[in-house]
Amino acid sequence: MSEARTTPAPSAASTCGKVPAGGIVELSESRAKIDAIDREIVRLFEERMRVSHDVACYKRATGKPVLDPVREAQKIAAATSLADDDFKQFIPPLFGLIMEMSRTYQHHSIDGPTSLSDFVAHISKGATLPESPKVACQGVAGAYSHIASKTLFSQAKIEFVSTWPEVCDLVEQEEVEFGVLPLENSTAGTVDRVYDLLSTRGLYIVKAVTLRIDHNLLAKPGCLLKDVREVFSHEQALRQCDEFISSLSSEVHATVCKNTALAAQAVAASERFDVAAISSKECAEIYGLDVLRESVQDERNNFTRFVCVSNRPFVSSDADRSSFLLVLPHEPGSLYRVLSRIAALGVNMVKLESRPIPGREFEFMFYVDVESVPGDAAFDQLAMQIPPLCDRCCYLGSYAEISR
Ligand SMILES: C=C(O[C@@H]1C=C(C(=O)O)C=C[C@H]1O)C(=O)O
Repeated sequence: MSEARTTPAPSAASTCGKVPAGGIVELSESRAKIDAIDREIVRLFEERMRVSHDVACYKRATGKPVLDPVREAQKIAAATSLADDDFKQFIPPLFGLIMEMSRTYQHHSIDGPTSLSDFVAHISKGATLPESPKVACQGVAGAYSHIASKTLFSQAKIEFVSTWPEVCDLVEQEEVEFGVLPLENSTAGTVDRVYDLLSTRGLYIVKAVTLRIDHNLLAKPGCLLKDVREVFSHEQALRQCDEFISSLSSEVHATVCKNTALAAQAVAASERFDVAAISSKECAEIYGLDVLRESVQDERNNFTRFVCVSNRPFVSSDADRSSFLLVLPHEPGSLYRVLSRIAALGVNMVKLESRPIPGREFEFMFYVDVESVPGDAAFDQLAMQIPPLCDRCCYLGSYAEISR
């Protein structure tokens, strides 16, 4: 090491790590060494992957499975024992990743593209959604799902049904082109039942809209706030207005209705003058009610995200987000492996939520949204790389998100 390329070592008092005996090495010099080492790593990695391909051919010919956990455990132990004590801890994750990539490569050679990558390759892209489709939504006129449907399609022909499964039935039977369902609320969280419906019915999200939910207390003209003794609404809306309801008289009773619009309808139809509904302003107009108090939800910023679903994937030209439901093997590192692939492809993840798998103790499924869509090179890689890492990989569609 020449004098010219080294900087004198700072005094012991100002250093925090071990300084090389010859003084601090110039950054450019270290980086040149790292570059040379990395070239070797890439060459050896490629060589290893080619041998792995030979193993895949052998396995295909003999019907052996790709994964050999005993061999992998032996490899990790052997490689760890080769390393200096300082570096032993890094060997298992490093070789875990190398062998996992080796398996992914073997799967490509044996199985060809995953069914997901094959599937997304055939989705038609660049399409625009029709302007006046038939749309199914749960509730009655004025319900938030209705407002969401009108926001998504200005001239939609709306078909009202009473439950979310009925929305899906109509979409499946092609009675309507689209269905509108609530997927998550900023205070109450994700609506698991809707995710279940999407994945079991084979429906795809084709567009999404986030609405600010402003709850209002509605009553018949002439009714005063101090007279209210019973408040009708959907259970989630009642929960979101809990503090407000408690601030009314202690005699006020909350009554659960199927949805907020039905609550307004019930108040309008009632003979009583001591009942009120928590509902949208649209409902005040539709059912001839007065707004006794505006914005009565406890949380000022209350948003619900609605999705528009179809029985076939439909990737519009402005689509920028894709959703998945993943069930991963119940073993260390399974989520990490998925996340590391997403990160390595430079894809931004915009949602990651876990939820227990019903009937399987402490096992979880994951809702994952990414900012990538079919046709992006990174998405096509994800479609190839993610399914082999999962027990179940359910693609829920790619779409544009609008907000109002
Ligand atoms: C390459 C093989 O296939 C898989 C990958 C391994 C690796 O990359 O070292 C080890 C075991 C298998 O899970 C093999 O069976 O040797």
